[in-house]
Amino acid sequence: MESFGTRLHRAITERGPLCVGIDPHPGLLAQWGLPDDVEGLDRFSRTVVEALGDRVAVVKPQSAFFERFGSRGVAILESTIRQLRDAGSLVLLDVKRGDIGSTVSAYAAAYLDPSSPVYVDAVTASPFLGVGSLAPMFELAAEHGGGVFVLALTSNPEGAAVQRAVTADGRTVAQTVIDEISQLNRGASPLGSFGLVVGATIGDTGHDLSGVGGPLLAPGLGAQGAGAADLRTVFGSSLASVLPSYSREVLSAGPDVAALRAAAERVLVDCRAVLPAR
Ligand SMILES: O=c1ccn([C@@H]2O[C@H](COP(=O)(O)O)[C@@H](O)[C@H]2O)c(=O)[nH]1
Repeated sequence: MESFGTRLHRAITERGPLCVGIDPHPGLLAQWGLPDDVEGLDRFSRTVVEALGDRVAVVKPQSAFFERFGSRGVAILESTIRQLRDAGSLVLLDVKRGDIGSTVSAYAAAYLDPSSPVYVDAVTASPFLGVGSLAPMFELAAEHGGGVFVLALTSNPEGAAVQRAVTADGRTVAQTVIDEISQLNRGASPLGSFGLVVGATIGDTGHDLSGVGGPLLAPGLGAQGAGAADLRTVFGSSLASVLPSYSREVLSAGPDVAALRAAAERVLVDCRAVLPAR
């Protein structure tokens, strides 16, 4: 079975280095002329799939916006995941899970076991209970060709106080996460299956990302204020591993399908101008 890293590398080569989020904010639903209910959620998600599912490398549904409608919202998330898979994009579910290991096993079964209704290509995970507590996710991902993106240096200003705190051995908390994920990717080629989330908003923090060997998901572009040029400052010599991620910047061009495609194309051109050719 092909690893997630191999599949992601191919998707980026064929479609370009871009992840677009499906974040149906109430304000976006209103802007698109849709009701703030499950019907609006369904129409919003179907439109994004129609516009981008056959051309963007990775689509990242934000689970929170589906969960807020309860079981009917989760049913739409399931259907959106199926539609994205049929359209050919990789699905990264932004769900930021983390817990003690025995519970992480259940999260792993939910998202990374192909028999689950919410099975996806990759998930985001929180290392606050220790990177080691996420081992069941890493194991199931490796078994079934899935991926896990672990939060390291997030795009929000509040993250720094925790993530840049210095541990007993002198490394920051974030650097310990970076180093543990680097170990997991050792020997993987062309790309490891275990990624990190590093916000495009954070500037030059001095963290060493050079040995990660996996994808570096970069949210914070567009609506949160970072631009493609900021990727140079944040990622330096690790730019070749960056997967830029945009949600509102692209979604606010909808509901017109052609306009959504043009917005995705525009941000992809911006990113290609900064990232090395892949
Ligand atoms: O550090 C992080 C981690 C995750 N996110 C998520 O990405 C999108 C960003 O949406 P925009 O509309 O492009 O701002 C959203 O789903 C966040 O939950 C992040 O922003 N920063």
